[in-house]
Amino acid sequence: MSTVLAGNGLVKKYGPTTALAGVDVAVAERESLAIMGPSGSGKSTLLHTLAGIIRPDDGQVLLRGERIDHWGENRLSALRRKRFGFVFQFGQLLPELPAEENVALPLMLEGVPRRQAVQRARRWFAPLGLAGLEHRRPGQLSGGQAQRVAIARALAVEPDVVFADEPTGALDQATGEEVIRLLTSVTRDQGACLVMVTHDAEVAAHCDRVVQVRDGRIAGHSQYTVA
Ligand SMILES: Nc1ncnc2c1ncn2[C@@H]1O[C@H](COP(=O)(O)OP(=O)(O)OP(=O)(O)O)[C@@H](O)[C@H]1O
Repeated sequence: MSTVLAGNGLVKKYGPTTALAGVDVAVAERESLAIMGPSGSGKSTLLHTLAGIIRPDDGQVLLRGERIDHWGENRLSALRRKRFGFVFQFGQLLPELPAEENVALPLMLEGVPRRQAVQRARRWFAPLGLAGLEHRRPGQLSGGQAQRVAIARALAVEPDVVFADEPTGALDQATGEEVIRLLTSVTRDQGACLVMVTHDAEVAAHCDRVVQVRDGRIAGHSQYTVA
């Protein structure tokens, strides 16, 4: 399996706090990776560093073998828009737009004309169990439906990597289970890999691999390093 995204020797400090103390992690084609660990251990810092949102103080981030951590901000933000998808815990849908336009938005930002973008967006509704909800606004959706629209939006650009930070954190257990099942399967079917932070072991168990972060380091034995 070829490596899509790798972090090698990642270090990130905030003043006296070492959030990442030399992390090696990699995700392969179609693989899903869960990042777990106690509060403050560095999970979000790791996710954001891999996603090109936080710049590491040391170490490298490689996307398909190409180093991206030293790219300029404009180039990084274009990369995030085109090749990465993001699913967060809350509040990522625009309340005034129908679901299909929320999903179409990243495509429109890339210059796809509105009609075409909405047509492409609609393709994600059936696989995510959202058929018939295309015209609803976020306020007219349940929490689980809204989160599935957010997944559709993350996938709309057909990214290489989907990053998810506590994607089921605001959902009850049954709804969260359904959302994580769809997130992992639809992401894999699309050919993308998934990097997810979660504190919920049952959610993490849906991923191919789990790494434990402790004090800014990978603890445990399920990690591997790719040069
Ligand atoms: N912007 C920042 N400025 C200063 N310190 C920060 C900043 N962001 C994170 N930290 C610190 O870095 C460490 C790692 O934080 P991080 O948010 O990555 O942990 P986490 O494992 O995601 O925690 P949680 O599960 O509570 O979200 C913590 O000690 C945190 O206080």
